[in-house]
Amino acid sequence: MPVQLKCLSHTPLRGLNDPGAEVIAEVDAVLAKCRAEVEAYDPELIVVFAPDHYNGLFYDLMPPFVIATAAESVGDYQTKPGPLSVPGGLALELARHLLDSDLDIAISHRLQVDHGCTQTLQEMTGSLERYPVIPIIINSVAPPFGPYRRIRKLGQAVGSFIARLGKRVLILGTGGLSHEPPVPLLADAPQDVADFLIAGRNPTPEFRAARQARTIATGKIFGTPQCGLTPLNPEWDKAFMRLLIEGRLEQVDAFRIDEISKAAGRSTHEVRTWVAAFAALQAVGDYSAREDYYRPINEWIAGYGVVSAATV
Ligand SMILES: O=C(O)CCc1cccc(O)c1O
Ligand SMILES: [Fe+2]
Repeated sequence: MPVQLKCLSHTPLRGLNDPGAEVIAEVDAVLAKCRAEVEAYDPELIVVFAPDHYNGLFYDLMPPFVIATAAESVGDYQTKPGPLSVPGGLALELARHLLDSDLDIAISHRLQVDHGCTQTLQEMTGSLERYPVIPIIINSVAPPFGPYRRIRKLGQAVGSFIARLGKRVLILGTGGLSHEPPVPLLADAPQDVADFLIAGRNPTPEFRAARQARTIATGKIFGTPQCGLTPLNPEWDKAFMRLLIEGRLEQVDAFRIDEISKAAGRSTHEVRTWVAAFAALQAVGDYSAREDYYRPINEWIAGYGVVSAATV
């Protein structure tokens, strides 16, 4: 039973602060093709590795990894609100398998997920409930982060579980590539910002709108001298995609968190979801992979990439 994988950037600015029409058309076409491939594959299960952006997870209790037995979309930006179709019993079995594999994963029986999970799920399946899906959140936005070798181990353990299922499983990774949107840091934050980062769950609609307006405003100047955030880094992105496509996953063990933040932007660590996804696929079996698309898109604050793979 071949297992399939898709890893792609997400960006809530898609549709809110768009680049030119040709670029939109290119991305629409790539996503439509991926969506059709998923439809044809008809997965019996999706495992999605995703980050969170202070919508479901906060510093009052910030886990490195979480697996959800039930999840609900907060509906931030233009994503749909409401429940995901999480097979709770199977998710719990996977959690047990991970614990048995020496991985201390947190479990949520009621997880709130944001665009970091739902945008890609919607783009690849058309909805939040089309297929059974197990969300695994990897902390990629709220430092400190564990090393990349740990992410590879998590992925490998998820992959050994998937291999045993013998089902049509689609593995998704969502986020990256190089980018630095205006996400606040707890270190040196003023008290009101710190309060949000520590316990900002279920914000008022006004608070959420102000936050999203800030992201859109940054999108309008991102990549210009007016913007102090780390610019996109296409060279870093291309080297990273090549590493995954060529199956050189052990090389991520040498990744240095601070170096990546500096070279490619603080939110580049969302590629942790890609590392976990590819490590899971590789644990199922040898794979072949292809680059579907890459373009640095300042309007979206994203080194925007799409990669597909499947076991051979
Ligand atoms: O709202 C936020 O906290 C960040 C939004 C955001 C913007 C650009 C690229 C992303 O990957 C992303 O997540
Ligand atoms: Fe993100």
